[in-house]
Amino acid sequence: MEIDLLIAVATPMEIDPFLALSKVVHRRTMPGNIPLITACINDIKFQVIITGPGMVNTALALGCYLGHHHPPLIIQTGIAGFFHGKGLSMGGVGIATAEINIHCGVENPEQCFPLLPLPFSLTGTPMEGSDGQLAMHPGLVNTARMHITQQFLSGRVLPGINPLKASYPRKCPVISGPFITVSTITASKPTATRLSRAYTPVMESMEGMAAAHTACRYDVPFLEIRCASNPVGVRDKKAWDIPLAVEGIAMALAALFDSGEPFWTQITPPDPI
Ligand SMILES: O=C(O)c1cccc(C(=O)CC[C@H]2O[C@@H](n3cnc4c(=O)[nH]cnc43)[C@H](O)[C@@H]2O)c1
Repeated sequence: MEIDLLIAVATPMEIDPFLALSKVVHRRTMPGNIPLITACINDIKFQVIITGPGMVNTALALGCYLGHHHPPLIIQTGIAGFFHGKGLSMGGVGIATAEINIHCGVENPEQCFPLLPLPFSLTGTPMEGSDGQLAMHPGLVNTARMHITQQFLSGRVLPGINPLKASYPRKCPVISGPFITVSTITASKPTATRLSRAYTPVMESMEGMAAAHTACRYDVPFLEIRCASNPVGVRDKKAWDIPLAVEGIAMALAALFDSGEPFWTQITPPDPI
């Protein structure tokens, strides 16, 4: 079956509310014990790959998949920590304009972050800057943000199966900006402040850069769209709201596919430099 896009997510609970809005047609497990779900919402046909958490699991799962398939788009989604002062709040939607692996580089004896750049390219693609950051396609990012924002502002009833007839959240922020990827979740105010100064990120996750890196090696258009489950900083589980964030992921994806048209097929890829 030809699909319109692949959705990559670390754990099932992050995508279950969106699958509840969709029609699931098939579930199987790929070699490596990687779940793959085939589903549709409106006229959009998609697959969901459950990669497992972290960069290694993500690159492994997407590498296995992309060895056999070439989807028109990959969306990496899930919950994430948000940085204060960038317009996001709990439950808000972030879209990555750049992907940064904060652990990859050469130690700077003067300061922890940012690391000094490596003297070679890791991806060998024009998306990668001299600082190792991967730039996302601005046309894709802006169109996705516009689609989600417009649907949210409309406050209309969500599409799909939606037995509760839930509506889009009118006041939910949708913000684009750089995303950082970490192997160690930030759990102190000084580290959050240092990261914020070094990269001006809007969100922190554990998978984004690995998914973006793999997508760009296979020349597949890529978007990372996440929903804020917690502020980045002191680890206070009382300040986390995972159910709010996974509902937000479902609403953002439903808003993106509401028109029934895969808008990403209309956007030309950037010219190689
Ligand atoms: O400690 C717990 O009880 C607990 C329960 C559920 C989830 C967690 C996580 O640590 C989730 C990590 C997971 O979600 C993404 N994520 C969410 N917030 C952040 C963050 O502030 N910094 C980095 N990653 C975050 C991440 O992509 C992982 O997949 C703990």
